[in-house]
Amino acid sequence: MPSPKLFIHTRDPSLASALLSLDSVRQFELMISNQAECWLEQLTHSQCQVAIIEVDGVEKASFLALQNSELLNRIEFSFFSQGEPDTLLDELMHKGAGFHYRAPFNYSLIEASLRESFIELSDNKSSALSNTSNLDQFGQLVGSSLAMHSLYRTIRKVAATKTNAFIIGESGSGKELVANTLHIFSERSEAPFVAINCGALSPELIDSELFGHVKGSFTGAYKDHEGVFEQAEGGTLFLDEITEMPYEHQVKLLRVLESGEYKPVGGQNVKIADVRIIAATNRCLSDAIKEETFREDLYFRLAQFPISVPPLRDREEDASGLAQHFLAYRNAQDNTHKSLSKSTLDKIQSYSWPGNVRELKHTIERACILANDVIKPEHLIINSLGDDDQADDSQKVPVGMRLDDIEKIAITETLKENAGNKTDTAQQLGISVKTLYNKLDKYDSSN
Ligand SMILES: Nc1ncnc2c1ncn2[C@@H]1O[C@H](COP(=O)(O)OP(=O)(O)OP(=O)(O)O)[C@@H](O)[C@H]1O
Repeated sequence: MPSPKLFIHTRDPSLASALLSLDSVRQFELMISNQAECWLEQLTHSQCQVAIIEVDGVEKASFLALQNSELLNRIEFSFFSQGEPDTLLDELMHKGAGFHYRAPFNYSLIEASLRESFIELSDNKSSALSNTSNLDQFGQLVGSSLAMHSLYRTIRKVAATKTNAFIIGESGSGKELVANTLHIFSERSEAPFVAINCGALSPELIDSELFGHVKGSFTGAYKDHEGVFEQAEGGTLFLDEITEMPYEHQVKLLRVLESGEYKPVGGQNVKIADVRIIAATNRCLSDAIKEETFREDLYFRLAQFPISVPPLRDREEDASGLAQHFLAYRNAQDNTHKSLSKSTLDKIQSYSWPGNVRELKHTIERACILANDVIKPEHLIINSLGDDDQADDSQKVPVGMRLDDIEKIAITETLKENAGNKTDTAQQLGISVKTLYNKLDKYDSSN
């Protein structure tokens, strides 16, 4: 990122050398002019954001020209004078041109003020990458860290086999994308990839959802229904949140995995399943097995190849890279040019992201709603960043924010508070688990 630029126009050598000895001045990329007549022209063609002008000796005409110039909007001026009244200069000051220092000059104040400008300009500087993503990609996964590259290699190896796979990782870390990528790289890629959330299945309909039903087999079965095993025929069936499947149904699933056979509800004919199963959970498996919410025999049948998805905090620079990635896509979609300030990127990189990539993605989407141009740290609505703790309610929910954006914030924040537990989240929010899944699916598929 190029350094902010400072234009200096002085004729007094002692003022020039005093200014050039300031640390804050030397931080800038400097452009020095000592030609009385054409300094304004030079400034106009420079890319400087800050200008120091010694007033004495400056032509009145150039101050007049400056009055109506767009330079007043884009440059912060510091005028240095001997203190003689100057109406043209006063007018410039009334227009908000910047600072007017009168002799004798207090250089430590000038130093502090220029340092502040430098920091602000460095921070506000639009990232050159606002419309591009520089992360590597594998299938549906994005990330350049060593941890992600090791995951890519594992996926490639497992994809080439016929084994079932079990994906373990925190909520929002990308388990469904891993499953989908496994499918894309497998020989089944031409056949369907079907994903279901076991936690969202109602216990009464679970058999029908998995194995299908025939017309008239129960009240409400008005027509034949294909279960997910049939829908995924020849392809891949992704059973997300497998540990949330009711215990008694897990044994039925185990039987299908062992024999490859299943029968639709109310049907007579046995069907043979030709699907690869990929299961996933964000729960601690040994706890789930110990608490008898998940069958150990089912685990061994599914986990022919366990795959761990690293949490975002273990992916080096991927957090800030993904932030740029999501922003670039958002910019392309909305035809905008928003960017992330350096301090925002630093905050993103130093935060631990307990809700992982999903949390980061939603945080960037919300920041895009809140920021007009440069996304600053205060646009990141993340409680743990500290800043937000001090924010009052009106700052958290800006006036005019769309209701569905507010709903999205409520859902993602509550999910985070509950460490990804969807049952507790739905209960707290007063909605059904199924509604929660539907809403999360909608958010995940946007952008
Ligand atoms: N590496 C990644 N690159 C790009 N997007 C990602 C990545 N990982 C996750 N995402 C995005 O984050 C969101 C959550 O991903 P996903 O649903 O795969 O997570 P999950 O681990 O399956 O979540 P859950 O445990 O809640 O089921 C999605 O919008 C997904 O597109």
